[in-house]
Amino acid sequence: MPDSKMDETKKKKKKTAECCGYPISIFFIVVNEFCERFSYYGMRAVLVLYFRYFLLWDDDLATSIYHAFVALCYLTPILGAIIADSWLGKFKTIIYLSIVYAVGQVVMAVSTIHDITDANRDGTPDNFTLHIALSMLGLVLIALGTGGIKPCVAAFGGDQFQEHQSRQLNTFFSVFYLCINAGSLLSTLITPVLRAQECGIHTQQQCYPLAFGVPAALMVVSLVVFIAGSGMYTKTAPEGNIMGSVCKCIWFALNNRFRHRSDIYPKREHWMDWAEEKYDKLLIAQIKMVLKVLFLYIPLPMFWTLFDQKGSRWTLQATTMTGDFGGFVLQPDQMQTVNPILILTLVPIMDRIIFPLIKKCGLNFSPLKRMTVGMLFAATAFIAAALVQMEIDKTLPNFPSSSESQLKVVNMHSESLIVTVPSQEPLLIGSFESSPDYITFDQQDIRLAFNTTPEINKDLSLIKGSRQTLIIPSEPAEMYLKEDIKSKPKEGKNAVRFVNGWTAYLNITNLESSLQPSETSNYTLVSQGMRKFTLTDGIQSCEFSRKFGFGSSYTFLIPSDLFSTDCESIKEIEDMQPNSVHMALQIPQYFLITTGEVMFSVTGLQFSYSQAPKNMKSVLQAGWLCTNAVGNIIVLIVAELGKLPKQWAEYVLFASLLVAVSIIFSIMAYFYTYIDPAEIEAEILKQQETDPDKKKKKETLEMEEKENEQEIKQTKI
Ligand SMILES: C[C@H](N)C(=O)N[C@@H](CC(=O)O)C(=O)O
Repeated sequence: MPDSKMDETKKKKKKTAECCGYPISIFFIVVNEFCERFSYYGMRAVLVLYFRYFLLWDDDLATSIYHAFVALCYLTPILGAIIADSWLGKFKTIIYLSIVYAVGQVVMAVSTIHDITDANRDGTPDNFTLHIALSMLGLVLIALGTGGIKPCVAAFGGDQFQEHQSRQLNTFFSVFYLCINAGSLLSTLITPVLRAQECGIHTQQQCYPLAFGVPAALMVVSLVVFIAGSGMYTKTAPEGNIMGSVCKCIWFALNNRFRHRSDIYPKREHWMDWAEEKYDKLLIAQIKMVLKVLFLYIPLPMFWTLFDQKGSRWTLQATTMTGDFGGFVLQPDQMQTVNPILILTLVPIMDRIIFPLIKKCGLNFSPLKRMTVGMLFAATAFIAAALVQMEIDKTLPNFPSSSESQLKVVNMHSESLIVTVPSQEPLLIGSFESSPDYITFDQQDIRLAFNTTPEINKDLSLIKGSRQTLIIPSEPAEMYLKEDIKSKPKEGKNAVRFVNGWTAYLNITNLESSLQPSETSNYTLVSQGMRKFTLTDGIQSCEFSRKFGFGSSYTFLIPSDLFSTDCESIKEIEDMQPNSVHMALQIPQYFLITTGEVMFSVTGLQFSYSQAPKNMKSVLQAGWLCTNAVGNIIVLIVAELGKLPKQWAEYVLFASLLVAVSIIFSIMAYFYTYIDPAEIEAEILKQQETDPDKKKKKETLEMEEKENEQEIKQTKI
């Protein structure tokens, strides 16, 4: 840093106001972070549902775009760091990119207003292209904004501390992490509730504009709070095109090394030392520090690969469990809030009790050791998830394999029937009853015989890998096949359908269209709890209520005496049992992964700041965040490649991979020497005062800096 700029920074540092040993300015930074994370996680909480139910994308597309968006949010920090360190400085970068971010959130919120294109007022948008284009534009701006400011905010917070405040600096990173999680917790609880409201100008629909609008408003608040603290911040000036100088220096070192590859040239301690002919020792030393840390980051994405599956695989796992906690009911996607809740309790416990205790025992629990232990905790969390999965598997129905077919027979005829099925004992099925369970066949073409008069022989061609029901109506000769669901209903909901044994058409609550006599409806999904259905034929009506658990499937048989029994004669056939393994069993895996997160992520954040030279703090924060992006990309690839046949085996595979990676990381960490970048920089500057070559190299560097500044000016023009 040129001396004049350094003096400027020092002057500003002296003026910093303090409260309880902390710079007051960090208050604005942590509140800003809280609002920003509320905005980010709130929007993320409803994003997949918006893709799925507003844009009507299928599950695969919705999840792929979701993970691609998250990956982009963790790739853009590099851009933000380059802009901050080389051009605008952290303060201005945070302000400008926050504006981009807030605009993105507003565009996203606007894209969710169905009324803007709903000319025929049927409650669905008429021009999906416009909504998709707006939402994609919004998401790109959000990714640019959230990712761009992410490495700058943490590093900017760190910059507010002076040398004598190193203890407070460490606490700051923990408090910073607490704010992230407080924001995440509140928004993950609130935005789904906002979405569930109904709103609209012409028709009332799920209120996505409110669910995306509130995060947008929070982002504006975040920006205002940050600007409000403006007069109190320590603002370090940008260093010129530092990334340009770094790249040129590395390129020169590689080239120079290659040109001097012959044995006649004496070896140098480090390959970067081959840049010494042209570049300043300080710059070379700073690049060495950064490269050493970046090298150490190589194995880290594996941690995030496991961590990020909380939102996907673990939520899917929760949909096959029951969330009835007696006093309250937890929905599968709400299980994720356990993570920020645990963070809010575990960070203070670790900081105030566990780490000091370990220190008191004389153990050196260095940052890299903590990170390794954090990885092992995450691996154990996946073993816990595998054990839970094995319990769930025991309760899951026996779904057909890809070569099998399954069949159930429902008798709506007024008399009992004897059905002869290939390689089975004949089945006696009472009137308004079904065969006890699905019968599994290895072949698809089967012949059934019925003891009706005259006897009926029916040739069926079943679908491979499917579950079907053969419905025998009051006129058995008109029997037909209906396809059933062959996996647990989505989101822990319950799938229900009706077979109409009444003599006229029926309208039933929740069904898309009226049900003709002898017809079987398609499935409709209903949530857990007490659900009421009204059945009417236009003249008479009756109501039928039932309490549902999670993940069940029923076929309701409507008899011919429906209205005379006030709906009480409706008979239910349980096609799939409700989930019976409790979601509380997921708490140990959440506890383990969150303990891992505290040890790995909070420490990694501090480590990235402390080991970075002063002019590359944001760059190293961005490198750290990049490990998260790569982790998300791995999740995307794994999801695309498909799963192992058994989910528990996939969990064990991931756990084993992380154990292997943490062993590699611990070996790398063993050879890492912790440094104090400021001390090294001061030492080199001192040495350079006495170095005869110094003047020449300084001149070269200054010339390059001027060239770079010239380039920047030209780019601005
Ligand atoms: C909500 C998570 N527990 C969390 O703290 N996330 C951090 C780290 C990360 O995922 O990048 C954050 O959102 O900054």
